[in-house]
Amino acid sequence: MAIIEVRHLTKRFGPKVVLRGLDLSVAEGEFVALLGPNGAGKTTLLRILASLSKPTLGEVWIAGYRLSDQAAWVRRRLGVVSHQPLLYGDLSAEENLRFYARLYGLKNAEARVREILNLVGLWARRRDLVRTFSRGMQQRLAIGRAILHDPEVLLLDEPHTGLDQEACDMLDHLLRQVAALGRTVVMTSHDLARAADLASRFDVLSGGRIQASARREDLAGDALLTFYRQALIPDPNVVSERAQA
Ligand SMILES: Nc1ncnc2c1ncn2[C@@H]1O[C@H](COP(=O)(O)OP(=O)(O)OP(=O)(O)O)[C@@H](O)[C@H]1O
Repeated sequence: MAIIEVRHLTKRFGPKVVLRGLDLSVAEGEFVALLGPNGAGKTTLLRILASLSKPTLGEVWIAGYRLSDQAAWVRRRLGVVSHQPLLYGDLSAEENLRFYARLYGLKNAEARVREILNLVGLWARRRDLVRTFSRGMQQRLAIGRAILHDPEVLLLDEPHTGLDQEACDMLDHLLRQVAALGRTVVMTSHDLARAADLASRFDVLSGGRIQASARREDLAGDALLTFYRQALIPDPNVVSERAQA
């Protein structure tokens, strides 16, 4: 079985259907860029995978565990980076990681904290308070926090938002290192150029389903933009709202 398996996932918010019987299968070690227009449901899908939101219908398996009745097992296999970095500004980088290491009950906590600080390029700033960090440094530390317990899957919701060019480049370097460690990554993105540089696979979410999926090797040159545009379908919510008007 794939490391992430999603079958017939539906998510409604009141009358609004955001995900409509979505199927998704991600193999171990893939780096999936989840693309789609604003409001397509990318964050909703990621939140369901992260067990932060419950599906209306459908099932999700992660690393062989079923989310609906084995959520605690699923959480141990996941790292999640959302819009909130989940860091304490009044603690140093090192103290933040130690705190999470205790929360995860890691045995080799000190060695792991050291390893992560080096990986995310913050060893020299380890004793500085997180509130003095730039947004890019905070984002790298947030990723360090998310992978501290060595999860098999890393979920990232628009990790480049609000970062300048240099911070984006440093983030990409870190994400490539994480991927090179064999981790499976699912990242939502609006930035096709960045996604094209990083991901091994591109999935387009539109109309509540994955409309198209392509591997990096199948898209030559600037073919990603054409692939993306062709995969979009009109938002069924907007269509039905117009029909009612
Ligand atoms: N808790 C909620 N209650 C009601 N509606 C919601 C809720 N969460 C999301 N939605 C709606 O679901 C739809 C999908 O939202 P979502 O944030 O998943 O889209 P997205 O693809 O991540 O968009 P963006 O690219 O703008 O971040 C939107 O119309 C949004 O308003």
